[in-house]
Amino acid sequence: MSKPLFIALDFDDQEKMWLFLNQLQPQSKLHVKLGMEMFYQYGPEIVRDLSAKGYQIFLDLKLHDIPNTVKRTARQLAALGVYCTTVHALGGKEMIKAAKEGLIEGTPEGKEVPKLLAVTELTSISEDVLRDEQHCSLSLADEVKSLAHQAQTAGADGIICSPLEVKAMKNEFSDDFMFVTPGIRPASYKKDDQARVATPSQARENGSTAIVVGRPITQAENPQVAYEEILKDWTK
Ligand SMILES: O=c1ccn([C@@H]2O[C@H](COP(=O)(O)O)[C@@H](O)[C@H]2O)c(=O)[nH]1
Repeated sequence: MSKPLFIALDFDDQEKMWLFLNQLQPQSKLHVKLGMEMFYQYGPEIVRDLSAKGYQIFLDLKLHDIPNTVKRTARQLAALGVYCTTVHALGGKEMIKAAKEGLIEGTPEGKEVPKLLAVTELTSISEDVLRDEQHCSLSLADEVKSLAHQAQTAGADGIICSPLEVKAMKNEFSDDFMFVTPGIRPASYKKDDQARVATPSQARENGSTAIVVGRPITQAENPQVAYEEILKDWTK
């Protein structure tokens, strides 16, 4: 899969989500990210419905629990046939390893095992919050790098971080390790609750494997135009 742009489908009901999707005219298969807001409301059925319509799905549930619980949950998620899914890297290496095992065990024969991505530090976390609330003595860049190495050792296929951290650590990882980056904001767009943001072209230059974009597309006056502009800036 070459350099995907995942649109975050953060809607409060599925009518709004389908209305949004049906008005878009992508030139190729659309990549979408489904998060907790929709999954907790509609469950696996919404994943199956999107899948049946041909969307490539990133199921972003950010699992964070004891290894046994995460493994058993990952087994269930694998059966849904999504492209990738997430855990929190702060859950520890044993938990990440358990998630990977669960995904492998739960994937139906002949199907591809979903990619496992570990969320390092949420893109809404700033350097100040990391220090004052999480009481972490590392810089954000070093903390993200440390969590990325732990995730890789534990068997994750990639991480979630901000595009701002990718450049400094990319050469320490194998070429197929994925750096999936939310916190994407076109230059003229507000940050909202994101603390560490970059434009699509900055993400590309820094080496992101994929970007995740929500509000700058879903809340745009003309989502098709916003999608095309962001895609152009990401892939040019
Ligand atoms: O560190 C993270 C991890 C996940 N996200 C998710 O990405 C989208 C971003 O949406 P925007 O509207 O473009 O801000 C959203 O679904 C988050 O849950 C993240 O932002 N940061």
